[in-house]
Amino acid sequence: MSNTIRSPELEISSILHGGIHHPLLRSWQANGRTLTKSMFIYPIFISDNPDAEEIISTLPGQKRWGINKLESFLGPLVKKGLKSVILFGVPMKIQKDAIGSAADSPETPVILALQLLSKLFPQLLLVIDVCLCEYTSHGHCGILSSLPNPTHSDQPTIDAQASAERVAEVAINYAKAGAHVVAPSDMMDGRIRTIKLGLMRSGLANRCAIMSYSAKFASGMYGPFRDATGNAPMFGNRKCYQLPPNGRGIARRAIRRDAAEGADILMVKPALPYLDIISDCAQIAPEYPVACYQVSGEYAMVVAGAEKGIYDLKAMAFETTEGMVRAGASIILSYFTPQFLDWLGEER
Ligand SMILES: NCc1[nH]cc(CCC(=O)O)c1CC(=O)O
Ligand SMILES: [Zn+2]
Ligand SMILES: [Zn+2]
Repeated sequence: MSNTIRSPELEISSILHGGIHHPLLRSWQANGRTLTKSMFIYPIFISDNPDAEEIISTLPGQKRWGINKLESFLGPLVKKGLKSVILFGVPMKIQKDAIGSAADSPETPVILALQLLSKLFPQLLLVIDVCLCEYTSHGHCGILSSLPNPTHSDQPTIDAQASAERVAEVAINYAKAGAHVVAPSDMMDGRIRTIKLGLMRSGLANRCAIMSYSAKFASGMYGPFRDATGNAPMFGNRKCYQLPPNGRGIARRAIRRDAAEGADILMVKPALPYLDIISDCAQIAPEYPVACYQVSGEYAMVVAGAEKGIYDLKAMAFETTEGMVRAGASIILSYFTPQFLDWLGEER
């Protein structure tokens, strides 16, 4: 018996180890779908207390920032390669009302932040979340109809047209204040088209993109965000306008619809439990950049497990995020962005 052929029973196609024995060989297995700093958008909470730097207990490591703190907070991150932020308003002092008037009042913190950040960091891509829930007295993402909900008396009925029009008005005011990208998370029917037409009529369509939260599910993973922003609904829930977690088909319809209505970028949210939807999105709309949002609860879950010693934080942050990229995302909204700016600058 010859020693040169040690495993004649193995087929040539059985051999995988040869392709992964060196770090560079392993990195090539990504087929170019590899994480880079420019994929990340960092979510930032903007307080209406200008000097705020407040810890958010359920969102470890993240804070509510006053606009006076933004330069010293973001400056070092921009130096490390931060390319984009998404802003969320956290109004503590303002008057909330039925239509969320404070969302785009001239002194609302996100408008001040957009104006300031455009001056401080002209290269930074400014994305802004567009929704009413932080500013409405009822805490819902749209405008409510006076009609009772036909199936659940404890649930709201949405006035779809009034909602889309109000959301578009807010989006256009954010674009005027310097947003490069408006990202409607309200999930009202028809809002992408209404926003796009509004941008066109205002002469803003060629300098403001729409990143649609196209497939946003009614998830249990928004809890820390709701603590951070105080946007929990006063009654009922968001199941009449956010997608049901079992709904792969309606998610595909939502993606197609938002593309047809004028979205420039399509988003799936949350990310980790919805990798199939990310993959669907990349296949349904291959002409569009696909974004996904690793939401507050996913982030808190990864951090909590690491704190319990279940796994290594960095390894798990990479593994979860690489899953999203593998599924088809090329843009990641992540609370891990500051760490990735360090990690992706290191030798791995
Ligand atoms: N329109 C509100 C909004 N915009 C972004 C998030 C979630 C982000 C996160 O959990 O990190 C939510 C939560 C919600 O629907 O209550
Ligand atoms: Zn909302
Ligand atoms: Zn309902």
